[in-house]
Amino acid sequence: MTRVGVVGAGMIGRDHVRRLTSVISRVTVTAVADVDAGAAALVAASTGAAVHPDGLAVIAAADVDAVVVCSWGDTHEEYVLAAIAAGKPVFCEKPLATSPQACLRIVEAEAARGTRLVQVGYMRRYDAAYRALKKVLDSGAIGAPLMMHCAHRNAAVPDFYRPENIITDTAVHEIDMVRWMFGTEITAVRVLRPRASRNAGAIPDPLLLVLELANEVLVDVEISVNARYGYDIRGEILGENGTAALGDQNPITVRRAGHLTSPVPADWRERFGPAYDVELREWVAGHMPDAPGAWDGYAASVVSDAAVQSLRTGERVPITLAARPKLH
Ligand SMILES: NC(=O)c1ccc[n+]([C@@H]2O[C@H](COP(=O)([O-])OP(=O)(O)OC[C@H]3O[C@@H](n4cnc5c(N)ncnc54)[C@H](O)[C@@H]3O)[C@@H](O)[C@H]2O)c1
Ligand SMILES: O[C@H]1[C@H](O)[C@@H](O)[C@H](O)[C@@H](O)[C@H]1O
Repeated sequence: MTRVGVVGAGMIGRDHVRRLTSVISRVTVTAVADVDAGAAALVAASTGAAVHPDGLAVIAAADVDAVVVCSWGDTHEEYVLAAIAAGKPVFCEKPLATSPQACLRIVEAEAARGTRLVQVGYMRRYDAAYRALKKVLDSGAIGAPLMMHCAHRNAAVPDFYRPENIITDTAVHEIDMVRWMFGTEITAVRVLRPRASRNAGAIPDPLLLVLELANEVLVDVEISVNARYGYDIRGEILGENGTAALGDQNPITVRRAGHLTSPVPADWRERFGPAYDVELREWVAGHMPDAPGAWDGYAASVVSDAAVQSLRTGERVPITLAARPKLH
């Protein structure tokens, strides 16, 4: 039985607690902390977990074997470093931390400890459709990849969203996915601004990211965070001999009165629910070879930072990563 402590019991924290306790076997949630006492109390009531005064107390608790961090991004570094210092595996929701420097401190702390302890919540690596796409790509069936076209549309986003959040909270998923899909690093990024949507208020929405990869593949990513009609995730790879695209995720289509209709997911919980299940199941089972680790969290942060810079200047920004420690 793995005894898990949870730091941050908001929307995704509670969703992960539900899957740890009702979807995944041999896990118990024994400790929780949230700066919002009501949120922690909800988890305590549903699991019997002890409420601790803060995240550090959860990590230090004797009945906690592993830690799940789902608090706000700017608190992640402190908790992930504390978990590494305690030698406890830690699953940290994205982003790993809010600056490349902070992510690098985590990479270095883990390397100094000499064991892989960190997994970052980039759940697309666990999604059946993305995994199937990668399998086709790796099989060589469509030939050498040349380009990938992606779209990431949210129906709406929370009020706290500023222009940079479109990159650091939303596009960061494609940034990680692309590194994993092609098994190579992103070497430069440019962010273009099309005509702004009137649904978007003060933020520049949509955006178009152009990612250059070390293998010369080009990836374009449309990010729309006020698409209104639903949550829509797309991806298509153009290879020398064919194309492969994420399939339609719909369980049903209806033909009626001269029309063909199918539902669009409302949000990421509906679209990626099964992927989160696999992600946490594999985390509990032990670190998998291509699980997103601290290095991936760092690399995604460097690319996000460069994209935010490009969003401000309109310039193409080249990307340089630190030396990769042997452990990673
Ligand atoms: N992988 C995904 O698809 C995905 C989806 C949603 C959210 N997230 C990430 O998960 C994290 C949480 O997002 P959310 O949507 O659940 O936000 P949320 O605001 O609903 O929940 C965050 C919770 O953390 C608590 N908190 C903040 N600081 C804390 C601290 N220092 N100690 C303890 N608790 C603290 C807040 O009180 C809140 O209850 C973010 O990093 C977000 O980017 C990832
Ligand atoms: O925090 C959420 C989450 O990461 C979703 O997967 C993403 O689509 C949203 O844009 C973001 O706001």
